[in-house]
Amino acid sequence: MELFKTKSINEVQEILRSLSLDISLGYEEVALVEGLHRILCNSIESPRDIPEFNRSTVDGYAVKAADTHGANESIPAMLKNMGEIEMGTNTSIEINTGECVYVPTGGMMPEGSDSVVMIECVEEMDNDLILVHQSVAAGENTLLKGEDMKKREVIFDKGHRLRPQDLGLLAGMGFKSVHVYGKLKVGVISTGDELVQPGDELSLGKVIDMNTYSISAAVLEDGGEVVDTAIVPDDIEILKDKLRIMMSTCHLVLVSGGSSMGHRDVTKDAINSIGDPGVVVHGISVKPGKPTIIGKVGETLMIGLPGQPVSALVVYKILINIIMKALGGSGLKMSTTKGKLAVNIPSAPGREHYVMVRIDKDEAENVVHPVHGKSGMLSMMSKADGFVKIESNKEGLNKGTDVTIYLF
Ligand SMILES: Nc1nc2c(c(=O)[nH]1)N[C@H]1C(S)=C(S)[C@@H](COP(=O)(O)OP(=O)(O)OC[C@H]3O[C@@H](n4cnc5c(N)ncnc54)[C@H](O)[C@@H]3O)O[C@H]1N2
Ligand code: MOO
Repeated sequence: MELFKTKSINEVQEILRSLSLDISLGYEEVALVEGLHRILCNSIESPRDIPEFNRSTVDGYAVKAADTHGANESIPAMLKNMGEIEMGTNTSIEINTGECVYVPTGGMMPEGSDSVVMIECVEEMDNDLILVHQSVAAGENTLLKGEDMKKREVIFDKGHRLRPQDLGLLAGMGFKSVHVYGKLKVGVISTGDELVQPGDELSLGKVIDMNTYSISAAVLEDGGEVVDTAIVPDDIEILKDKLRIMMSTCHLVLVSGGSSMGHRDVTKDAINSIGDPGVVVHGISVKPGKPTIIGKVGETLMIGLPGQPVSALVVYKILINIIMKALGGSGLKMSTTKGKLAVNIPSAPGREHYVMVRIDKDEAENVVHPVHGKSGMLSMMSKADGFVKIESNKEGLNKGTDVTIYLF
């Protein structure tokens, strides 16, 4: 009897790292917005101070803070108005003790000033005099030269995955393009005699393909490119042909279904028969997802995801992070949040267990409820906000435990 020789996640990490050594994503230069979700292939330092000049963060009067000390509603400080700073222009105005200058939000602070009093805290008199009704501290209501970014400061390390805020910051530094790794090119195959496409005639016994859609969308979300998709019957020859075709254009082929031990589960044999090294792992110690296959043919990684739609997507999320790290990125960290378990969650030791959860917001904290269901019920993931990991040596988690929720 053939049994899965399951590998732990740590072992899988090592194996994927060594399998990925000779896989190169290449490099390319892309326009800034095209850089969204892409991975930097070099570190980036700021070519300039940001901001490049001291700026006001409010509409008001630039002053010397010391001139306002002790000022209040009943005893205002009296300052001489020396004029107005125009937005977007360099100013030559300089203030001395007892003087102030009007400055708009974002405008350049005049030489000699160190803070700004908000317009609503002053009274503008007719004769160029300003009564200041509130004291300010040095630096108050200002953004000083280099306070956001210092010239030559390393802002992003090689391997960083670019987010909208990063692209805005790069634009602010004057960059029009970025150098990134090439996209991970992925082929997505769903196997099963029972599968039909959405919209096709559905006779009893047939099932509509979900995995092509959930997995392809996840690849796009992670910044990869879905080069090809296919539904393939449980036929080893047809699957081998499709794998060979995808090998020529893809760094990674994800095959869902046919990963188990059934008579028509042919993914492992198909991968093994088209080239070396073939399948290296069959079975990982996770729940759901035990029958996962990891292999490689030529320079293409081949992953056999379990067919159950929840298992396929959970295993994808776990493995893609490891694969991206192995290929030079910093990994695709899932967003997390903290919460307290509302009930006990049992678990069988021996496998890392991913439990779908929903978060209820209490006044004080996140209250975390498991979403019950089976790995063939994808609605379980749609109803969930994320999953909680239970380590393989634990028999479960007790009600009240503080947990990390991996959001999706
Ligand atoms: N004797 C054993 N049987 C099974 C074991 C085992 O250890 N011993 N493991 C079970 C576990 S756990 C899983 S997970 C599944 C994995 O099965 P396969 O990867 O071989 O997948 P299939 O048998 O092809 O399909 C399973 C299930 O999922 C549905 N499916 C498949 N592809 C899709 C798709 N693209 N869209 C929607 N639904 C899909 C399929 O119709 C089946 O219902 O094996 C257990 N069995
Ligand atoms: O492990 Mo299967 O992937 O539970 O349903």
